[in-house]
Amino acid sequence: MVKKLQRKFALSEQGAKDLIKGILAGTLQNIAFMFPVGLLYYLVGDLLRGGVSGSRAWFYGIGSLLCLLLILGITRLHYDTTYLATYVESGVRRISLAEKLRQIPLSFFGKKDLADLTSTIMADCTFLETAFSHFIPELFGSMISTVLICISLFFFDWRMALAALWVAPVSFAIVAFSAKVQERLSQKSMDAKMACADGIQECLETVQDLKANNAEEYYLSGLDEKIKAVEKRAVINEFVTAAFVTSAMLILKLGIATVALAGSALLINGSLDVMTFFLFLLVASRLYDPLQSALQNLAAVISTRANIARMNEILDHPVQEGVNGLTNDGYDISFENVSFAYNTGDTILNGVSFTARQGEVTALVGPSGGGKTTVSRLASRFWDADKGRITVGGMDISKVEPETLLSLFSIVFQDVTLFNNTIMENIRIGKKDASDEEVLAAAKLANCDEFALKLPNGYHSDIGENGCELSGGERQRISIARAFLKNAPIILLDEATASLDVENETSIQTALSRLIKSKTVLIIAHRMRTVAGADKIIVLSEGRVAEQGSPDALLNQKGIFSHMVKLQTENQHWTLT
Ligand SMILES: Nc1ncnc2c1ncn2[C@@H]1O[C@H](COP(=O)(O)OP(=O)(O)OP(=O)(O)O)[C@@H](O)[C@H]1O
Repeated sequence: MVKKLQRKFALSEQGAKDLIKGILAGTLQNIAFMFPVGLLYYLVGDLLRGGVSGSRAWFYGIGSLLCLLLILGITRLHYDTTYLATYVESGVRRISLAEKLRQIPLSFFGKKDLADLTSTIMADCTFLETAFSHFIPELFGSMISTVLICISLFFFDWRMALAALWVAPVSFAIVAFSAKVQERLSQKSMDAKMACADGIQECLETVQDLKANNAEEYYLSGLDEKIKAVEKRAVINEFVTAAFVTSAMLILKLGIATVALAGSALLINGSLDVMTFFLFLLVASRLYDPLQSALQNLAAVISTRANIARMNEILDHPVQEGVNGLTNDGYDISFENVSFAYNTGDTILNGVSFTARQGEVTALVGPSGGGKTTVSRLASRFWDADKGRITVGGMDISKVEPETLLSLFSIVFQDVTLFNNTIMENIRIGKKDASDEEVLAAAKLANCDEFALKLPNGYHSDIGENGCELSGGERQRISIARAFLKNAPIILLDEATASLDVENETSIQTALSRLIKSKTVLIIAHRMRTVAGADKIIVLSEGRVAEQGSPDALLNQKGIFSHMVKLQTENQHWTLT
């Protein structure tokens, strides 16, 4: 039962147990509200028989007090088991999602867009928070209490119980039927919302290019369509929900009418006493209220399925597993007949084999799209190879837990990601427990002093969202400083010095040469000047190793590498006429 609920509602084990408690507390609360009705029934009976004696007055007084205490106690229990437990569960859900996302391979993020994931973590969690604190326990609690109360009514008079009860299965049938329709509608509504959120995010991210290409108006009209589609879906959803809920509620209300009609008829022909009739009228006036308010939130309850399905997709995704211990002997990186395709299915690497030795600089060069960045992603296990084997010091990296493996790597990416924080803290990402002195030393080696010291607060200056207040070269120098700070035995440099001017590049190359001593270095570069000092060149073309060897040997081969060198040397003499 707990396991089923966990799966059905994307809950933790404790969350599923708390949901059961919440439903039971809701049921008890609805039943507790029936006790005053019982007291009233006996009180009216006494009054009809001639009045309330002293001892009966005590009975009603103490009975009322007990009812009050019972209702207060159960309401408190209901509060704790639904509201408090739900918010605790919500925290657990968000943390487990974040934890899972940390372990999921990057291939998953290629399939999903960012707006979708953000919406799952933020909006879906918030929505489920409200659903589990308000709607779901209330709906199930109302259903169970209504059925229990109805069953007990049979002991008083089965005919009257039937008159009160018939509405319940009919309303539930409408609810069950509407669930299927509404599920489809809420999925469509969710798709429209995702497309719209995606469009807005894309618009904000590309506003500079849209302006530069005078494409704002064209783009915004497309976005307009997406916003209108969300509006249209919302209206259809509301309309269909209202149709079902109003029908179910109308039928529930009919219960009071049939109790009154059947009771009057039975009273007239003498087969029902006034007190039983009175009891049924009292109960009918109270019986349907909880169910009615729960039905009003029916759409929300039903649409939780779509949110839960999205959440389960993340929670069920296989993670990259591996051992935590490292068994490598040295830090040579070897690709052995490696093939790989991204989610799109096109073969990107095809039987790639080479070794990047420790203490050497291995440069990956080749035409754009040849697979250089992909090789570096596979070497650091951001993705897993489809075929073949990649080893570090003889250790198969597919058997090593990704975070443990990454402790061996310092990586400088082509696209630097910076955080909305100070320069100091952005560099400290390389080694979280580094002292200020260590950070400053790494920054100096990466030539960060040159721009950081000019800022009003030096290294303690904030750099804005993703370092928007810095130039491309400055951003890259921060990234290089991180690598200096981490000082790992394997260095991956993906176009590391591409955004630097010649003067800066030369000084960073000097610093890098200090960093990379006796390490395994894999450099991806387009500029032949950057790879001139490499020990070994791997030329990747169309996903295959086209050439490999020392720069001099490849120059003599007169193949792709020598052609690239020739082209770039010629380019240096270009002039604009
Ligand atoms: N995340 C991804 N999903 C699908 N295809 C991708 C992804 N990343 C890269 N590709 C494709 O893989 C191929 C190789 O890309 P890769 O970035 O490895 O080449 P590269 O040699 O580094 O190119 P460049 O020199 O232009 O940076 C390209 O065709 C690219 O479109």
